[in-house]
Amino acid sequence: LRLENRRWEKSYFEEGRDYVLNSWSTGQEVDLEDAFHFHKSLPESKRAYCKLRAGQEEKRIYLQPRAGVALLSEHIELLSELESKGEADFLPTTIDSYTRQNRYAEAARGIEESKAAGRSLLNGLPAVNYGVANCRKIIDAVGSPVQVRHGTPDARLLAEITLAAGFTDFEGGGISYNIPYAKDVPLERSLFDWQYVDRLCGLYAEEGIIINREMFGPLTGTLVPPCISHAIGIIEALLAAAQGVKSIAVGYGQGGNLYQDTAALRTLGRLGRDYLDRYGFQDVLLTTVFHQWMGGFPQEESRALGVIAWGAATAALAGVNKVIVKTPHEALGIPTAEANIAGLLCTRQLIRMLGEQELAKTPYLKEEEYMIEREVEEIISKVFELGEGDLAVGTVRSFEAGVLDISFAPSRCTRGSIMPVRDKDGAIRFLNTGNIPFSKEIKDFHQKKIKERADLEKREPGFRMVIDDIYAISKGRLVGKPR
Ligand SMILES: CCC[C@H]1O[C@@H](n2cnc3c(N)ncnc32)[C@H](O)[C@@H]1O
Repeated sequence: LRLENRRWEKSYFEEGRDYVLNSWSTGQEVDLEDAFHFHKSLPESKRAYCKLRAGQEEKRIYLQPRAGVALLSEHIELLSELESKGEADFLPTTIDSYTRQNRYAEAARGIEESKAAGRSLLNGLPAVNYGVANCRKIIDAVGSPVQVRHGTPDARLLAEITLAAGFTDFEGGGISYNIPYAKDVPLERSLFDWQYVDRLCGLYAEEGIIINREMFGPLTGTLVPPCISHAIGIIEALLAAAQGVKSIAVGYGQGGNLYQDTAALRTLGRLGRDYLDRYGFQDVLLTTVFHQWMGGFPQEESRALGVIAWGAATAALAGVNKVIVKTPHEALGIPTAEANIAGLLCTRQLIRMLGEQELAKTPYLKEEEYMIEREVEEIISKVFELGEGDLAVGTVRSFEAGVLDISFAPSRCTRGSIMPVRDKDGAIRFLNTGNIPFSKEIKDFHQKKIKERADLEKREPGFRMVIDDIYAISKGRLVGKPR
């Protein structure tokens, strides 16, 4: 397999398509001409790209939950409730874990067992097993755009089926849906398979049907430094734009410190736009997505709602195009419709109450923005250098060298040499920068910030501090202080 960051010829795309469509029986339902026809019948209110573009112009902050259950009728009922009672602006369809691993036979068994049990025994909708006609029922039943959310290293068939069914938004990427979600999938493989997905979106775009592609910024959801999330989101955005994608959303997972998260969201929008323009993609719509806290949650629902409210407040004060909302069942498991609605309405209340307020540009905020921009620039320039100009090749070599690195990930593709820890204000810093070739200025900044906390807590910075931070929020605080 020859990985190269160059738009696939349509003939090259067609070469691999039979294999993909034959990998499960429902693949035979996919007919692109019919798919284009169905998309053209959709009103603008059901097209993610149109709604995102309008929202960006009107400076709206959209809300979207996660949701997915095994049985189609229950899934449709759930999405309808999230739209009507939860006031969701965008609807999800979270795909189950078997489907994410291309294990469709087991997903099929999950459907049968769920029918027998009278409740969902899968952690999402097995969309590949249902196929195009069935999934179209979802799109016909609701009034908002529906997005596919999953964690699939090889999402080629899932994309073919759900896009043909009328989904107008597809999350994921060759890095962000491999490293946090798989152990042994080579990066070349997932980057290549996601070029297929992006080239398919490019074929839709050539018909005037613009599918939005959202990059999964939070990664492992465990103390991810903003520059890591940003660098990977921007790389996935550039690789997608190269295949003809015309609408891209880059995501970021809440860290918990208001100034750092605000700096992260504001630099994400600026850097994303700057890199897309620098590489000739001025015609690509870019929006930003904020994920409410992705780490461990408190068990009690009232405390969980406090975490959700903090994520909502941060989004409102920082400014972002869309918020992915958590639920008070986060520490328990798959949320009920009621819990999902509670998270949405709690978030909506904060967004509305803070609508007239914005965070002042303090020197602290400016410094956070400066550091993130410098860190991202230093990482991405090294990735291009290692790839001798080819971003896809550079990405693979950068993970091998540790220039790109993600801690706490299951994947063998990443070294896991970097180590994050919070500073005294709760901002996420690098305890260890691994093989990331940051300048001395950057490294010194992180060391200084961590030393301030170590002095305050009268203990050495180290792994004990990291563990304390990982459990802190579920124990009711942000910084994992020793007592
Ligand atoms: C990024 C994935 C982690 C988040 O995704 C939520 N999540 C996973 N699967 C479902 C589902 N089937 N319905 C509602 N939320 C779901 C988890 O709770 C967590 O917050």
